[in-house]
Amino acid sequence: MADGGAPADRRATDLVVPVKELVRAKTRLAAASAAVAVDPRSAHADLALALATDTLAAVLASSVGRLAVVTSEPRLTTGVAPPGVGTDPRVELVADPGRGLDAAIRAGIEHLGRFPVGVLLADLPALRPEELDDALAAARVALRTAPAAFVADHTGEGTALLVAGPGFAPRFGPRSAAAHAAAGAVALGGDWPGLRHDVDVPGDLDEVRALGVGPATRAWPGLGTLAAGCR
Ligand SMILES: Nc1nc2c(ncn2[C@@H]2O[C@H](COP(=O)(O)OP(=O)(O)OP(=O)(O)O)[C@@H](O)[C@H]2O)c(=O)[nH]1
Ligand SMILES: C=C(OP(=O)(O)O)C(=O)O
Repeated sequence: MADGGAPADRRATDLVVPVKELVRAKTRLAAASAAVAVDPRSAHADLALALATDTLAAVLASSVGRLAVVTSEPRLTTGVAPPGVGTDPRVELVADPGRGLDAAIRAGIEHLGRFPVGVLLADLPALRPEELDDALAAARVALRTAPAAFVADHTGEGTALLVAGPGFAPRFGPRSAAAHAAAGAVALGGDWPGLRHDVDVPGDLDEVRALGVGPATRAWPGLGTLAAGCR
């Protein structure tokens, strides 16, 4: 049963996933990368890629419709990684306009050109496909009476998933959960720990490790060794 007890709507929802250029992404995780690697810059890019890889793998294992990956990251656009992104027919790469997160998201939404559309951030390595399916179904129910629905992150401040109807402008960034709620989006209350646990600071690595991360993040050398203590 979807959130709120309403019957589940399992029609495929299209999704936008923005992925920032890896060397510039996830700067708040720099302490975790610096602590574990001979080459911290490369370790940092590997961590950002691992988080995105596991997020995208979970998305591709869900019943999502089309998937617009908005990025200018060469390790994604040249098809080197992650597995599936270069070959899955649902994936469409969209060039990042280079004007920040909301501009990247708008480019993805315009590219897909139909509503409702979901936006999922690419730092959810403990995401489970069934959580995403449940949340998307709950959002479809919520959109019968609201312009958008969202899943707040584990801190309550950010937004892990937004599902928007036509005309609803995404407002990602600091305190985006409150911004989305103030614009009329409904907060979904489902029990989706993997969906809600984004990785922003080193301590988040410990928390997602406890939940169970995907294989790319599990293979990252720093996980479980030096993540603790570098908050
Ligand atoms: N395509 C694209 N994705 C972005 C951009 N900014 C953030 N993202 C993605 O949005 C998600 C959440 O990013 P944040 O953690 O808020 O931002 P960040 O800049 O990567 O991290 P910090 O430097 O630690 O703030 C990640 O999956 C990023 O890859 C952007 O300008 N373009
Ligand atoms: C940009 C956001 O993510 P984060 O919490 O990763 O900064 C957001 O939640 O709007």
